[in-house]
Amino acid sequence: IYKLVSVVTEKRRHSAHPTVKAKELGCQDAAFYPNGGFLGFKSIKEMQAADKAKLFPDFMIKRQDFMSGLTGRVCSTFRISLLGQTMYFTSDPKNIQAMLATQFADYDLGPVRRANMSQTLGNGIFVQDGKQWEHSRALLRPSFVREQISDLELEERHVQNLIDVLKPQQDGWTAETEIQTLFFRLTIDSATEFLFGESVDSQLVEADSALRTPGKHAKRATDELAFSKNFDSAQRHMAQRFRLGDMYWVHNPKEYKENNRIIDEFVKHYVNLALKKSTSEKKAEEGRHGYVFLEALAEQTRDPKELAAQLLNILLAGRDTTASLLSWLFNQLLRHPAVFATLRATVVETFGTYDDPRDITFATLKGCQYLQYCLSETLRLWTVVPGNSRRTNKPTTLPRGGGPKGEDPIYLPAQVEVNYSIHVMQRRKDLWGEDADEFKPERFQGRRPGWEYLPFNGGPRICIGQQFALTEASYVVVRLLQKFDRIMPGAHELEGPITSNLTLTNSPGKPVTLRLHEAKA
Ligand code: HEM
Repeated sequence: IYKLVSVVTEKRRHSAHPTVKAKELGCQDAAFYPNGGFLGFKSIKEMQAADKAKLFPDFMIKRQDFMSGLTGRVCSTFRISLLGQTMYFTSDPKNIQAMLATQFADYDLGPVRRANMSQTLGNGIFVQDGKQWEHSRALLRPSFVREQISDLELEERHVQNLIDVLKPQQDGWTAETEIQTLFFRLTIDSATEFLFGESVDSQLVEADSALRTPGKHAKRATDELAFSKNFDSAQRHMAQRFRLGDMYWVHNPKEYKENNRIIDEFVKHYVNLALKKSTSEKKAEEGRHGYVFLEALAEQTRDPKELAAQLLNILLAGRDTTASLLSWLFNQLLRHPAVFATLRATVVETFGTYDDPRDITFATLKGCQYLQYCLSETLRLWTVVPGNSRRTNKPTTLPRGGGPKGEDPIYLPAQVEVNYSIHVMQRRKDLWGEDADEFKPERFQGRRPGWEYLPFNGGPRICIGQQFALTEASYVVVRLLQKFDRIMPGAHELEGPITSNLTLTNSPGKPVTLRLHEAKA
């Protein structure tokens, strides 16, 4: 009883006298971003302009630089006012660590993110908190143990389909190709096989149409095309809703509703298939393919709504992220020929040639240091999830960023949104050195990054698919670099600044146009 009374009294004191509590804790508020204009409309315009120019990640850096100029120090945590809502921005590793790990219990994804995203994603892991999230995490975890995620035979089939499209001409070079488009097809093909037990085989549509047959892949591929288009569009709308903070609901166009309807139909089809399948059918099919995520999930829950939501959440995580990482890597290799040459030499030395490959396994891919440095450096400079947020679920603190020197803790009441940017943090010169903006894979040699490097998030909600993604990306790079020994940018690839196609995840703004030269056998 004593404990209960003291908790209640403390809670009341806390909410009734935030300034008293803040003083007790030695808190001071963070610097205020002054360019928001009336009710923050100018901020919204700034963000929309940055989105339109495909330079949103750059905009976040410029805004922080502006605050640093204003305060005369690295100002990595500040306050913003948006449509009457006060929110915070941070790129301080200590604050991010607090939200994701040391003060995890005080921060949620929150009701606004949930309401915003669940229209598309249903009640899946990317919108859940508390007990619901614990349930989902436990449900999904068995699918990501090492045996499940290192099915390289599955990956090889889809890489073969990719390489079939990359036909060299007489001079040994492929035609100019948008490799990003191909990477997105590759990852949806492998993800759907892993998830549904049946690939949508989007890479085979061209083969079908070349044969002028009513291709057996045509129906599935048309469905996939519609799904992909609508899924991309829905993510763009969700990102636009995020920019409006708590007023996200103002943006709800017809197109977004239609996107959600089509996505829903696509996923429902696979859920119904999995639910219909009897155990005996599944047994008979064993051997046709290996582990199937959806079937394993259907053993645990028969609720079609839950299955659809979990599936869609994993599809979002599995398709766009790995394809974006591969696209950014090739975007950088085109701009750094010396890195390409070292990476190719390393690949051939470690794993042999394309026709005579040796010992490509989960462990050897992970142990290939230069390859891992290249992926790590890509995820540092062009991280796939550049911006994210958390929301306080009770009065709490951020450990740093308050007061004139930015060294005091900041007091936050319940239901305050804190945006954080890994993109900004991973390019900070005070954390990464003066060459922070340069692509230098060797910087990871002997470096054990801490909270200043967080492409996969940290703490209890660390990315569940990290090893899956890195294995898949590593395998694709190895096979491609065994096959091709030179790389050349497309005619307009290097023009202008590098832009970002940022929705929930971030891929290059231009589709990475290149030509590849086939290695002699
Ligand atoms: C380069 C590839 C990837 C990157 C950079 C990445 C990054 C991230 C990040 C930053 C989060 C935290 C999101 C948040 O808390 O708001 C996350 C969560 C998650 N990721 Fe990944 N991811 C990648 C690939 C994958 C793949 C391939 C899968 C599964 C097939 C996956 C499954 C998940 C899941 C289920 C969560 C939610 C974890 C939770 O909330 O407990 N990810 N990922």
